[in-house]
Amino acid sequence: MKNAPNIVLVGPMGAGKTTIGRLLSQTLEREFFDSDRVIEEKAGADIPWIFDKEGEDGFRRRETHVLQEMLEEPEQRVVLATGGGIVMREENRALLRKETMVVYLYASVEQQLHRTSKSNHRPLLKKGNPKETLTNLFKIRDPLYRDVASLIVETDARHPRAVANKVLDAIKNQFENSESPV
Ligand SMILES: Nc1ncnc2c1ncn2[C@@H]1O[C@H](COP(=O)(O)OP(=O)(O)OP(=O)(O)O)[C@@H](O)[C@H]1O
Ligand SMILES: O=C(O)C1=C[C@@H](O)[C@@H](O)[C@H](O)C1
Ligand SMILES: [Mg+2]
Repeated sequence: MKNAPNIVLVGPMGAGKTTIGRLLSQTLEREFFDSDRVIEEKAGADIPWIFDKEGEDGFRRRETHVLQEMLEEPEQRVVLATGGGIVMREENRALLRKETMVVYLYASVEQQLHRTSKSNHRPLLKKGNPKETLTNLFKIRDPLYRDVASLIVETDARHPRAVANKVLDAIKNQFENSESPV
């Protein structure tokens, strides 16, 4: 599976991108990055602070910059978990379509709500009714996730390890024939 390209996880808040990304990186022995964390490290501030001071637009500019850096000239192939809104910009979607295996981790709004209810570091869920917000975001974003995805994996009734195994099976099927013999 060494020949597999960069593996990028997309999907809504609470789909499990960070959780599954970590599991994949261990099995594939690749470095794992989470674009949200990379943005925070570069900014020296957390996401709520960036939203507060620079607005969502400022955050999106930072997000595009990080995605370009990670995918355009990677020193090595990586596993990258992205933020839920990565598909909102066409330039990001164009980057994701290039030589990247994009996995859409699908979760229903009910599951998104359940899994995001334990923490309050997501600025978009701090205002208004979280269920309405997640429903509205899902309507806009689900077609965009599908547009960039090479693989869609249902996560609702699956343990994280089982989700990771689905992704690994697909990578194996797609890329094992291009491996050089050991
Ligand atoms: N398949 C799963 N089954 C049950 N719980 C899960 C599953 N995947 C993730 N979780 C749990 O849901 C929560 C959110 O997961 P995680 O942070 O990985 O999501 P995310 O997609 O990275 O969200 P965000 O876009 O906000 O960064 C965590 O508590 C995690 O343990
Ligand atoms: O869905 C979104 O737009 C976001 C999801 C998070 O991962 C962060 O990227 C940020 O909170 C915005
Ligand atoms: Mg995450």
